Amino acid sequence: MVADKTADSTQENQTMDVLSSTRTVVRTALEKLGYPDEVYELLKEPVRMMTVRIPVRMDDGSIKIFTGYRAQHNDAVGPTKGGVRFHPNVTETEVKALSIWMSLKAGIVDLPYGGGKGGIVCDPREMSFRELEGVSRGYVRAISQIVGPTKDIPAPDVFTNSQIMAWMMDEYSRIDEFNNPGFITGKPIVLGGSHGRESATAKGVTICINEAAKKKGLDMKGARVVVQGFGNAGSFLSKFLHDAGAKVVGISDAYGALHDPDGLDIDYLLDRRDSFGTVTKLFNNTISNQDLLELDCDILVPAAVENQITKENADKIKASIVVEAANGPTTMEATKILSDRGILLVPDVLASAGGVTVSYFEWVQNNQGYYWTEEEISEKLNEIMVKSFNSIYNTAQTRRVDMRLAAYMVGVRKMAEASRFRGWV
Ligand SMILES: NC(=O)C1=CN([C@@H]2O[C@H](COP(=O)(O)OP(=O)(O)OC[C@H]3O[C@@H](n4cnc5c(N)ncnc54)[C@H](O)[C@@H]3O)[C@@H](O)[C@H]2O)C=CC1
Ligand SMILES: O=C(O)CCC(=O)C(=O)O
Repeated sequence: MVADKTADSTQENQTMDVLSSTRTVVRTALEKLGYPDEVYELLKEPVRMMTVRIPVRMDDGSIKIFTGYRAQHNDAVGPTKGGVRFHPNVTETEVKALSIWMSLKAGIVDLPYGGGKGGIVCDPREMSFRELEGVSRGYVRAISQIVGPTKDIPAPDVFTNSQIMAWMMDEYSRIDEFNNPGFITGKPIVLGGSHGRESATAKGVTICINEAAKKKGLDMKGARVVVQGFGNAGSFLSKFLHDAGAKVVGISDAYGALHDPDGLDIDYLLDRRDSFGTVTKLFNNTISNQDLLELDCDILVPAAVENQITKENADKIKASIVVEAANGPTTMEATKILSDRGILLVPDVLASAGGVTVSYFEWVQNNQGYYWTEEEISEKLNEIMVKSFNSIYNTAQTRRVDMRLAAYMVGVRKMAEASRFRGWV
C-alpha cells in the first residue's frame, strides 16, 4: 500500500514537472515575441477541463468506476483537437500539458485548430474487448456536451486505436441522432478514416529525421537508429527507416529493449508484436529501456512516454540527432544539456505533428464527403512537415535559441494572435 502511494506521488511529481516546464517555455516564447503577461496568463492553463467518472460493468459482473479527463487548451483559432490516451498513469496534470502541446503542434503545422487532449485511467492490456468498448462508449457519453466536429475532435494516442475510435464515433452518432464521422479521427477507412492516418505520425517523424540528417551531413543509408517504443509511432517508424536503408540497432517496449549492433530484423519483430506494441517478452536477451537510450547510435527516437531523457542520462546519450516522436520525452534540464552538447534535438511539437496533420485531412475529407488517395495525403503531409521543420530550424538559428524554444515561438503565435483579435487579451 505504502509502495503504491510512493509510486503515485512520483508519477504526479513527474507530470507536474512536465506541466510547469511547458509553462516556462511558453512564457519565454511569448516574452521573446513581445506579448504582454496576460497572454501567458490565458495560455498557461486549458480554457476548459472536464473530469468524468465512467461506470462500466466488468466481465465478472462487478461495476468498476473509471476516471477520465478532457482538456481543451485554447479554442481561439478553431475547434480543439487531440488524442485520447488509455493508460494506468494518466493524470489531470499530464492531460493539461498534452493539450498545450496540441495547441503548439496545430500552430506549427498551421491547422485551423486549438489543442485538446483526453485520457482515461485504465490498463487496456488487462481488459477484455467488451470492457474496452464499455469504457470507450461511457467516456463519449460523459463528455458529449463539450465535444463534436465543430467543438473538439478526439483521435488516437497511447493504447487507443481505430477500433476504439469506431466505438466512440458510433456512440456520438447515436447521441447526436446523426451519422457523424467528423466527430473523431483515426477511424477505420470504411467508417470515413483517411488513407495514411495510421502511419502518419511515423511518416512525419521520418521526414523530420531526413531533414535533420541533411543539416548534420549524415547519410541515412546505414545510419544507426535506436527507437524507444514499438507501438503505432515506433513500429511504423522502424519499418520506414529500415526500408530506407538505415540500420535499426535498438527497439523497446514497456517491458524491455532489444539491441543488435548489426541491425534488428524489423519485419520479423513487426510480425510478432501484439496490438499494444509489445514484442520483447518473446526474448531472453533483453536490455533495459534506460540502457537502450544510451546505446551507440547516430539517431535516437524516443517514441513511448514522457520523462525518458533527464539530467541523469542526457550526458550519456551518444546520438548526434534526437527526434522526439513521443510527447514530452525530454525534460527541460536535459534539453539544455543536449543542446549545449551540440546534439540536434527535434522537439515533440514539431516531430510528432504528422499525426494531427493527417487527422486534419481526415476531418476535411469527412466534411467535404470526398476522399483523397494515399499519394495525395503523403504529398500534402511531406510539404507541410518539410516547411515546418525548416521554419523552426531557421528560427533557432536566427534567434539563437534551442529548437524547442524555436518551435514554441512558431507554435504559440497563431493562438496568441487569434486570442488578441477576439478581444480576449
Ligand atoms: N499515435 C499517434 O498518432 C501519436 C502518438 N504520439 C505520441 O507517441 C508516443 C507513442 O504513442 P503510440 O505509438 O501511439 O502509442 P502505442 O500505444 O501504440 O505504443 C506505445 C509503445 O510504448 C511502449 N511503452 C509504454 N510505456 C512504456 C515505458 N514506460 N517505457 C518504454 N516503453 C513504453 C509500449 O509498450 C508500446 O510499444 C506517445 O507519447 C504519444 O503521445 C504523438 C503524436 C501522435
Ligand atoms: O490526431 C490527432 O488529432 C491528435 C494526435 C495526438 O494526440 C498528438 O499529436 O499527440
